[in-house]
Amino acid sequence: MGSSVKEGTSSSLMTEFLEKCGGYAVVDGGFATELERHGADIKDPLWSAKCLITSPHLVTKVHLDYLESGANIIITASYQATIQGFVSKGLSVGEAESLLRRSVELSCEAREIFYNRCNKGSWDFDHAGKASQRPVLVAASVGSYGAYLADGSEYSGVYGDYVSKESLKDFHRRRVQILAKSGADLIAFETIPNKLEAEAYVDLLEEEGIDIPAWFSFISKDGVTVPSGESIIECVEVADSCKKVVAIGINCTAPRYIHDLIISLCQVTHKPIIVYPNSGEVYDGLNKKWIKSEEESEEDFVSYVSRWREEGASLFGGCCRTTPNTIRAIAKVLSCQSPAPSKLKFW
Ligand SMILES: C[S+](C)CC[C@H](N)C(=O)O
Ligand SMILES: N[C@@H](CCS)C(=O)O
Ligand SMILES: [Zn+2]
Repeated sequence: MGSSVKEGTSSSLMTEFLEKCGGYAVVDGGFATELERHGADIKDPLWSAKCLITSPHLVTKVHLDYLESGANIIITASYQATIQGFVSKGLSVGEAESLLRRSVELSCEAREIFYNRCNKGSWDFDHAGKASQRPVLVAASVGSYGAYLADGSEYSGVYGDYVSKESLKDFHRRRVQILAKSGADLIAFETIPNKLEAEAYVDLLEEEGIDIPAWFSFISKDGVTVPSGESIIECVEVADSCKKVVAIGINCTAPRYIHDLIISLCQVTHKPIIVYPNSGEVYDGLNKKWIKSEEESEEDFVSYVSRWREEGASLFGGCCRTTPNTIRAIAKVLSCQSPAPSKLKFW
């Protein structure tokens, strides 16, 4: 897609993209945990962003694996890549900014490699059976301030009284400016754990004149609220108020909560809904370990996908501990479901 997508307005980017994809799109899966599955040691304050320094080839490989599995959107390795985090590792501000740009370049290069492979024979087929190049967007990840804290604060959403909307804006400003000019198609504000951070992102998009669109994706531990305890509905209202936001959704949340969350989201937004849950395992932020869930398996996750689509979601992927196999299975379930169910909306 690349530059052709950017010619439209923010709101048409997602509409046109979903139309080209056949009404729904497949997002990639867990990125950091996939790097880890391939042997990367990310038990570090930079988490997955450490690989931008130590193993960029692995970053490209994971992007390619997801593209080969059917992804229409790949999310960059910048989730925990912050200027503040790189500087505390001894890098200069200039080096930190280059690494942010590099995260987007690596995704764009993977897309290029994938397209070249497609041109050598492996074409996708659209719903009319016509050979076509699969639309692929690069989404520049922005993890929350809680991600930078590197202790699993995404799952508490509590930053303390000393963190204000203005300090959050100051924390994120330069990274958002850089990612917006990096060649990414859109910005993915991911794993948002409270309303204040959503408000800070909306202000930044407006005040900084960010000229690529964004999605806002919240986290929930109970299907009703974000980790701070605020209702998901209040948070989605904040995202919905911003014209630059072209999709709203939920990520890094147990699959069993997604159905009810989609119903809540539909009450407050007509924007496309994106869901990319985690495997249902629980994160131990202090030891940076995942604790197995008795309650959910990969089969359960994939069996939910049709219901999520019927309820009105139109972008589907996975977050932590999901793999290319999960994404391949999601793509397969969705491709068996055409045409789109009547509840699916285009905006
Ligand atoms: C969504 S959590 C699994 C991300 C990792 C966390 N910020 C950490 O550094 O431990
Ligand atoms: N895009 C990030 C989200 C972490 S919650 C990743 O998959 O690593
Ligand atoms: Zn996650």
